[in-house]
Amino acid sequence: MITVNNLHKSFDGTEILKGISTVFEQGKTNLIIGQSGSGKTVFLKSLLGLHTPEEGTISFHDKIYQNLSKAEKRKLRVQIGMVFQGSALFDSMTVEENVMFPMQMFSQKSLEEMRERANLVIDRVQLINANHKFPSEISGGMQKRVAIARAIVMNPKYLFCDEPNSGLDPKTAIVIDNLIQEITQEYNITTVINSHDMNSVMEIGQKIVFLQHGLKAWEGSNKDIFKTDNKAVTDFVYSSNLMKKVRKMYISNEQ
Ligand SMILES: Nc1ncnc2c1ncn2[C@@H]1O[C@H](COP(=O)(O)OP(=O)(O)OP(=O)(O)O)[C@@H](O)[C@H]1O
Repeated sequence: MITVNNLHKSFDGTEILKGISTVFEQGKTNLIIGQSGSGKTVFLKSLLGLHTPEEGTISFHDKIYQNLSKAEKRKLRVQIGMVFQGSALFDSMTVEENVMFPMQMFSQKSLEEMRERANLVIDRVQLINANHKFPSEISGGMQKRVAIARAIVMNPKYLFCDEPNSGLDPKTAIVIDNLIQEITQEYNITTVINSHDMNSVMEIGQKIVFLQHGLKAWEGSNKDIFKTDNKAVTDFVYSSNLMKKVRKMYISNEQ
């Protein structure tokens, strides 16, 4: 679980995050959504410790990040997996080498143990016959699977995903979403996903935090989002005619 309390972050005197409080629950896919410029990336980077907030706290299982020693922060860092936008694989490394990389950096395992663990997670994300291929030799969807395998290879407690669907076709995007949700539940991870994708919101948004102008304007689940009359949310999520129809159908089915 990650608890955020009254988070403020400014750049050059301009306040970007204006006092955000929320809880990201363990074993759930937590989504951060909002219009471009609403502060999603700054928020995610603050959770990752890449930005230092001026005010407020971020707690990982009740331990306030700002109060941790350097050694404790390093330990926590190893418990965090990250899936970057565009996968961010090492082009000169094979799939297996990419997945082994975090263990080479942060573990004392032997080469054999690392290879065994890498292959376990490669199998888990259903990457077939790809171990010795380079990122340029596999599809975008497979690259995402490699990125997910690399993010979970250290058995993280927390998983952060920045736009995990960007650049994928709608069908592959859903497969990747479902994979992230399955892994989150299976390993009881606290997963936080920065997303633009309305399909993801509807499919895997077990907890959704909607940001607007650096404030939390709404939070709830993918079921609640159909019913809310919060204008900021409905303007954003139901901006297209298709989404308006989906909402209407959902509400009429519920009645
Ligand atoms: N390092 C920085 N220095 C100064 N301003 C920044 C910095 N990072 C972000 N900002 C500003 O913070 C605001 C929010 O940016 P952020 O990238 O968090 O938006 P976002 O919601 O992730 O948008 P998008 O969906 O387009 O990625 C923007 O006005 C941006 O210019």
